[in-house]
Parts: sequence; C-alpha cells; structure tokens
Amino acid sequence: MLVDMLLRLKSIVYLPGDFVVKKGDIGKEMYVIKSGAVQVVGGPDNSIVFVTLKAGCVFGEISLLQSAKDGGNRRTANVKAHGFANLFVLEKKDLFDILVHYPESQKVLARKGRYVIQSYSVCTFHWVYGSVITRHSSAPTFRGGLARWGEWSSRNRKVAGSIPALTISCSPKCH
Ligand SMILES: Nc1ncnc2c1ncn2[C@@H]1O[C@@H]2COP(=O)(O)O[C@H]2[C@H]1O
Repeated sequence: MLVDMLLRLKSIVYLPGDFVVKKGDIGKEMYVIKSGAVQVVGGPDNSIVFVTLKAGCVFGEISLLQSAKDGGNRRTANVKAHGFANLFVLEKKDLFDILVHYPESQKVLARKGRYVIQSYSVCTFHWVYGSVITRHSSAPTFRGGLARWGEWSSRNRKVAGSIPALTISCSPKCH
C-alpha cells in the first residue's frame, strides 16, 4: 500500500493562510502533511480553529470516501495552511485504484472519517449566534455537550429570538 501510494503522491507547498480545501467544494484529492501544519477552521471569518494537524497527519479523505448521494462528497470543513505547509496530494482516482487492492486500508480510512465526525471523546463545542460566537467551552463527552447546548439554547432562545448554531470539533489522534 505504502509504495503504491508514494509513487502517486505529488508534493505542493502552501503559503501561510492559503486555503487548501473549502467547505462545500467537491472533494477530489486527499492530503498527507509532509512538513508544517494546517488548521481545520470554521465559524464567522473562519475564526474558530477546530484542530491543528501536523506532519504525518492525513486530511481531506472524508469527502472522498462518502458517496455523492445527498452531497456526501463535499468538503466538511475549511482547511488552511498554518505557516508554510508542504503537502503530499493524492488524487481521488489514484486513492481508489490503490484501495481496490487494500480493502482493509479502506476500512481504516473510513473508520477515521467516522471518528472525526462522531467522536465521543475530545470534543470542543462552539455556540455561534449570527456572526458572533456567543459561547465556547470544552465538554468531556459529546452527550454532555449536547445536553448543555439544549439547556443554553432554551434559556437564550427567548432573549435571542432564535436558536444558536452548534459547532463541534473533535481532535483526531494522528500521531
Ligand atoms: N473536526 C475535525 N477534526 C479533524 N479533521 C477534520 C475535522 N473536520 C474536518 N476535518 C478534515 O478536514 C477535511 C475537509 O475536507 P474533507 O471533508 O474531505 O475531509 C475533512 C477532514 O479530513
């Protein structure tokens, strides 16, 4: 698997602040960080940093592994270079050419994607109301965070007049 992958990787350098992927775009490549770091960002003006990924981490795989049905092949977040970032790029077609021969690796990648989306462990919860982040906190569990969001939103709904959006980020263990 590794050799097959290495032969197809292209190297590209992103400048500080460059967007590598934009939320909502159709995913066509995935990335391995050779050196430097990227940040998964969102919220107003992309001011919320969900997670910083460093050398050795993989990203951009979620939209490649989801089916196009219901827009599942779209990027789930913005990712931008944090300083100079040297990335290896693997095209979707090349990934699938390789994964056909490595079904176990396909399962591992899919599992990581599910972990990022559904993690019950290290999650951070951001409450975004309009263009203002009204509250930001860490929660020990996904359920705990959701419960607190329910309490907070029902208390503030009368004041704010609408329900704030909840953004959840979970730190992947890529090292
Ligand atoms: N909460 C998160 N933690 C870590 N990585 C993420 C998170 N959300 C999105 N990503 C990565 O950011 C990428 C954006 O493009 P994809 O949806 O293709 O794949 C996504 C993941 O690899």
